Amino acid sequence: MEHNSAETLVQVICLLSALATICWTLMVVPMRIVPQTCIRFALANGCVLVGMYLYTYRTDAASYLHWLFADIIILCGFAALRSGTQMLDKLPSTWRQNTMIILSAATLMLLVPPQAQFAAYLVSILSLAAAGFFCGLTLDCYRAYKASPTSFAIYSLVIPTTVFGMLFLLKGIALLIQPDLARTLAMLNTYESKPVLWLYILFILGMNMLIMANVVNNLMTKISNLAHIDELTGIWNRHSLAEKLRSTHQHWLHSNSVYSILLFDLDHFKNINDTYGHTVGDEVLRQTAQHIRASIHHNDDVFRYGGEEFLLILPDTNQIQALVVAKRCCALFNEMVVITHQGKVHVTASFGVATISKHVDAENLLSMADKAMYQAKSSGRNCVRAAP
Ligand SMILES: Nc1nc2c(ncn2[C@@H]2O[C@H](COP(=O)(O)OP(=O)(O)OP(=O)(O)O)[C@@H](O)[C@H]2O)c(=O)[nH]1
Repeated sequence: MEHNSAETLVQVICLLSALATICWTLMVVPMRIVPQTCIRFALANGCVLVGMYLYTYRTDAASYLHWLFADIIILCGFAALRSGTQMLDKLPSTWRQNTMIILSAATLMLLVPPQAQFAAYLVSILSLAAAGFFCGLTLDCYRAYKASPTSFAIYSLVIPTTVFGMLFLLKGIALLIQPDLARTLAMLNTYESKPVLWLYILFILGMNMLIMANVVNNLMTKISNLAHIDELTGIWNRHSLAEKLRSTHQHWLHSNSVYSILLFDLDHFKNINDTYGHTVGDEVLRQTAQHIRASIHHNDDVFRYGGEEFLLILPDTNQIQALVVAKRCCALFNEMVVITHQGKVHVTASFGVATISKHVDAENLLSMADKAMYQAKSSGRNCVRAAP
């Protein structure tokens, strides 16, 4: 190392990557928090640590270990970072693209001897490959954000990945055009390289913090889903029904915009369980929920109310409109065939509709819909009845 302060900064980078590797590893064992994802983030930091450590041993002599291997291991770290993010945000893996970037970089690096004399060229290849990873990461985060627009954590990653992608790109191009910049941009042991080293420190700190925010956000969503989503059918559960009904009722009180609820119960469901078994019964419930969810308006919500009972909340919907929805759903059951491992199963349902009006509270509305639904049952099932 030529200058002590540059050496200290490289040591800080190594220390930060080591700490981050330990933290992410602790998330895998013993905490087991999204382990497949966290192991990739641990690997990403570990690779940066090894790469940076090898950089510190660079001398004027040619060394494949301290140049080529160190650079490739850092690129593998970026690939692991991208793969972890894709896994966390449930995006398709781009391992082929990642492998292509690494192999192309390695091939280009092999064209010159691995030594300081060719630092501008070697670091330029490394930077352009890194830019490829960060541009890909930006696209991944943007896609994840589009799929879940309320997730601020994902969006917050788009900005730093874009910035780092651009910086790596500019560095790569600058070194190709102006090899004289190597002392500042490519050699990490010179006084002139200090700003670049500070940027690396910011990069490691910033990326780890934002990814941690993303993981925490992901966990919070999972916990919230466990509390609000019915495990069997994947639709809202009764707990979230209470919350949604309360907020819809408040909206009605403030805006006077009427809402309706639609309660339906599968007909003779016990026969399905008795004939085909509970597994088929569960499959019927699952597919029923999916069909109904796919057929309703985006403003409406469907909840599992009880065993084979479901409830729809229809905001801004009067009784006439609610009856139309109920009849459409009833017809959907008549057309619907549930395909199970025991063969095709046909199921119908009985519907009760209730619409909010003055002097009716949310509790009363539920019992009105319940009564209307039982009227539908006693009228022969597979039909719709509205509360008066
Ligand atoms: N497979 C399965 N069955 C369930 C679940 N929850 C409730 N059930 C069954 O649903 C059946 C409901 O039966 P009943 O209340 O007699 O009603 P039904 O047979 O649908 O008859 P009607 O409602 O009068 O048309 C029972 O056999 C419950 O065991 C579930 O999560 N999975």
